[in-house]
Amino acid sequence: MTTETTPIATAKIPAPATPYQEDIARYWNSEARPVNLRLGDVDGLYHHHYGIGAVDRAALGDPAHGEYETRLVAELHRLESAQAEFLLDHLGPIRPDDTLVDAGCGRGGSMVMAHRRFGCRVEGITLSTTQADFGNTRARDLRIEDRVRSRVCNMLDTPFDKGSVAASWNNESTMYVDLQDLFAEHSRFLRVGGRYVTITGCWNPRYGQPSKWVSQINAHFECNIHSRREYLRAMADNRLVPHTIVDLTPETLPYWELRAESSLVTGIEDAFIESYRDGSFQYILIAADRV
Ligand SMILES: C[S@@+](CC[C@H](N)C(=O)[O-])C[C@H]1O[C@@H](n2cnc3c(N)ncnc32)[C@H](O)[C@@H]1O
Ligand SMILES: CC(C)=CCC/C(C)=C/COP(=O)(O)OP(=O)(O)O
Ligand SMILES: [Mg+2]
Repeated sequence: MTTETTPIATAKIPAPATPYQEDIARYWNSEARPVNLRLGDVDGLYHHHYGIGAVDRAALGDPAHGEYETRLVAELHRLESAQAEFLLDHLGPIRPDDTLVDAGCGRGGSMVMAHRRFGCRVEGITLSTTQADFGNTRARDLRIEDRVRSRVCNMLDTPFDKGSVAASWNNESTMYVDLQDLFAEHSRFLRVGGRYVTITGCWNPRYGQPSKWVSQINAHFECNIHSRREYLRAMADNRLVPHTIVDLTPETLPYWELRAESSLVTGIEDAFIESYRDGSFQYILIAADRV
């Protein structure tokens, strides 16, 4: 039941700010990997992030069973949705009249989940017209288009008014931008006392420098993974004070080990598994207060 991406009349689409952003817009405009679409088809929540939590081997049953592959897809999707729920758990109290911002919103799965949980307005931004159209079509199908909206916009230069947003997040989208610029922008539109949350992969300063696995992940996705140290420094410089930091590395390994066994492999699984195991790469959540 993959949603048709009927273009919704968009007023004026701003040009990407740099040639790099043009490349990233092109990348996501043409992305249609089965590992993302087949998982999204399970319940209509389309994610571009990874999963956390233990694999339910009982739910998977016997690998020889004809339904095993379908169950495996559903299990990977369950773990990805659990990741988004965990992020939303850290936004703090949100009221129905609040506005949330999903910076780098992909196809909008997390936005729908946030609206369902809090009843609030959710504004998503992506460089990709295909993704924004997809998210808006899903919102219209769900009859929540007046509360959940995606648009094409640079997350470093958004239209949101100063102090107008109750909480914001980046779910696996910080590796495409300079962190000082990114946190300056979140800090501008967040209200004082608001909350910022990110789930991201970062290289571990304890390892020394980005490992060959981290370089492979960067090349695969055309991104630039930052170090854990860089996150904390850029937050401190931009009035974002960490409230909670969780190392999700042990929680995400089961997802990758299961995905590596599936027919939906994309070729990047070993780089994640090896770098999480050798300690050069970490999967973390940081929740910060805007002070
Ligand atoms: C890996 S996807 C994550 C999508 C979504 N957060 C999720 O969890 O499903 C990365 C997203 O970041 C967006 N992105 C990258 N650079 C951006 C920028 N400068 N401004 C806005 N969006 C950006 C891409 O368009 C894409 O939607
Ligand atoms: C943790 C890190 C470093 C993430 C990089 C950003 C990224 C591409 C996330 C997943 O997107 P996706 O769901 O489209 O990827 P895939 O097709 O591999 O599932
Ligand atoms: Mg994916």
